[in-house]
Amino acid sequence: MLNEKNPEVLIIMGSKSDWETMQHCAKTLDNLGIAYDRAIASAHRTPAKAEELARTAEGRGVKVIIAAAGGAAHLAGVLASQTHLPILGVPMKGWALDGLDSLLSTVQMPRGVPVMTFAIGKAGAVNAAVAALQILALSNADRRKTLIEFRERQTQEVLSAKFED
Ligand SMILES: Nc1c(C(=O)O)ncn1[C@@H]1O[C@H](COP(=O)(O)O)[C@@H](O)[C@H]1O
Repeated sequence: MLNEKNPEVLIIMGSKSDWETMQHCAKTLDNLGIAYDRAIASAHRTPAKAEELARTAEGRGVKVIIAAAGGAAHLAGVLASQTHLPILGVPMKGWALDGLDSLLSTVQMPRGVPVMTFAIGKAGAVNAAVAALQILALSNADRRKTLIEFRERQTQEVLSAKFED
């Protein structure tokens, strides 16, 4: 749920236009019962705000930052340079190269400053939320239960899928 005061996860998007994709991340966090906050900040357009969000996140109790950007997607890497929290990068499909540009500029970090990078677009947005749960589950038994139940539900959904015709 959106919780600006006590978020465990912070979703940072390079632009409001990324929300169309990242709402799927937020919905997944909702379904998993994880409190999150969201913000728009750009390494290019609002570098001071991006830096401030990254620097203050840990002090606010945030444990995982999910960064979404498209095109010259430098946001996740710049955030990673400013915090010790894990950064999960979601490349946006963008407008020109089907998101390959976003993927490469998110994933190709220099050694020592990782960005854990996900699939382009909606699948990556959802998986970043599930990965955030996996990180939280390492130190929390309730989260681990939620994770196992989520995976079990998913398995049952696939096993019980039927064709309409
Ligand atoms: N890649 C970045 C960064 C950044 O990396 O800091 N800031 C904005 N953007 C991206 O530009 C795209 C187009 O943005 P607009 O729709 O606002 O023109 C978005 O996908 C955004 O993430």
